[in-house]
Amino acid sequence: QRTLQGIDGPKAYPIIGSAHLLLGSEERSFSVVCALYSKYDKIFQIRLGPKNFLGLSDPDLIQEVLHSPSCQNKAFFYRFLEVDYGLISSRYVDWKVYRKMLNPAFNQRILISFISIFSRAAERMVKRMAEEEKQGHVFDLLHYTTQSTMEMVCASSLKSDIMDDPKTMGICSDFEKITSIMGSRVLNVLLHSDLLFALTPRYWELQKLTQRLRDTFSPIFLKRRAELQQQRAELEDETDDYRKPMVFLDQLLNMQRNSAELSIEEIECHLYTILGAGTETTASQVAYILLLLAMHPEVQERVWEEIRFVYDTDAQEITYETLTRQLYLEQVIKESLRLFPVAPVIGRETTEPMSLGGYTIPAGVTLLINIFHMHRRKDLWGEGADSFDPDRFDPLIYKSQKQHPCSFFPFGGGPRNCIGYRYSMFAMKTMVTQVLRRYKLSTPLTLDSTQRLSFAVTLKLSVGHMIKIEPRHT
Ligand code: HEM
Repeated sequence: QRTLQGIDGPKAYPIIGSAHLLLGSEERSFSVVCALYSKYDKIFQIRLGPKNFLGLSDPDLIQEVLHSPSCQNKAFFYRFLEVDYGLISSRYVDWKVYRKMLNPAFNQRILISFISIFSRAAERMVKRMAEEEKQGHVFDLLHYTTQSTMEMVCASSLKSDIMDDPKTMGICSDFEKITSIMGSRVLNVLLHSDLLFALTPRYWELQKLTQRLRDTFSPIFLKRRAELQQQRAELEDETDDYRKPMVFLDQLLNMQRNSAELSIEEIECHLYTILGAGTETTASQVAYILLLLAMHPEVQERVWEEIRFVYDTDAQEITYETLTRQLYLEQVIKESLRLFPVAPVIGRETTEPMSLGGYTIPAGVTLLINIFHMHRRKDLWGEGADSFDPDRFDPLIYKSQKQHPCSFFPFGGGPRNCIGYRYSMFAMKTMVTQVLRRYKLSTPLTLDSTQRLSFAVTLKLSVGHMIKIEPRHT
């Protein structure tokens, strides 16, 4: 067995290691990181300040890491998200308890009950876009998809009629700023130190925003807890209507651990995690999907034909049954997730020494997995890896090619995969369907012009998701 010292990597200098490579814009840092994954076969080592990182670019090694009990703790930078007890960043021992408790909150029946919320929020988004249609100019979609997924996730997490409360919805947009500040710490080695970060204006901005969020949401939690307690005291049976959304807050308030209710702090942590993990990811992914459709009119036409086939009229309600019949749209979404996985880099930390690819890796090493890089590798996806071809995901073709599980894993893998995977698939299908029912999309951008990407927790497109819409006449 070889040791860590034997693993190749870029030259490291005293104190800074290779941190100089990541100086400059976030865009530049992301392209440097991706170039390292292309340069080194299977595994490489990089030291940034005092921290040692291992980059993995081999599908078998990644598969091993995602499933090994020796590395189920998250990398140190997840702590920047400041939700220590939420699923995303909690320690493996705590996570096991939380995930078991929360899995039922994402079961099929509950997700189906959310479809009416998704549909309503998407319809509101389409109406807001009408202004852009009138102007007839090119605009950035992300602004619209972000507000819409905020509405969806807030309505399915807190209370289903929250969209009618402009004050609460206003505060939801603070979330965008919060995640952007947290994300900016990841690639900036200097800001890894809590002490240095606390000296920056961003830290104070973050404190202000999180306090405002708490001040708005805490009364909702407390009020709802009192209501549920009262209902239980009155032994009032909830109507068992499967169409009634069962919001996450109610489920968390009803959960028991060792026969005790969860504390308000724990509930807050779980809800903020769901809000944080669910909004920006889904919003950016839908923006990428719609942009790709705008770039590829023939694919857009096929999605539109499928909509016409599945829905008898323009006004027909979107339901679980209609969404599951939109199979080509599902291929389009998967291909968009392949080219632009919005959670492009994930990290784990070894909790005990482990053997990996013929090396002995000590405890406490950060392992970096670059999903974006794996999704674009030519040896896994062929010479056309960078092109948009939803037919790759035609179930017959995909199955026959026997793709490695780690050649396509936009929702992560192993036990700590994305709990919101099916939630987001329903939400994304609903949003794309509502937009295409009403508008035809075009864009001045081409796939070549989308190479300038960066990473601040989610994958950012420097040129923006610029599209133009015109009404679709049926
Ligand atoms: C396109 C949309 C989405 C993508 C691409 C995505 C991607 C991911 C990925 C890659 C992970 C694994 C992170 C890691 O290994 O460190 C993850 C975890 C997670 N995601 Fe998502 N996600 C999406 C939407 C959502 C939604 C809508 C929700 C909630 C409503 C959600 C909640 C979570 C949570 C709670 C975790 C942590 C799971 C755990 O550790 O048990 N995600 N997501």
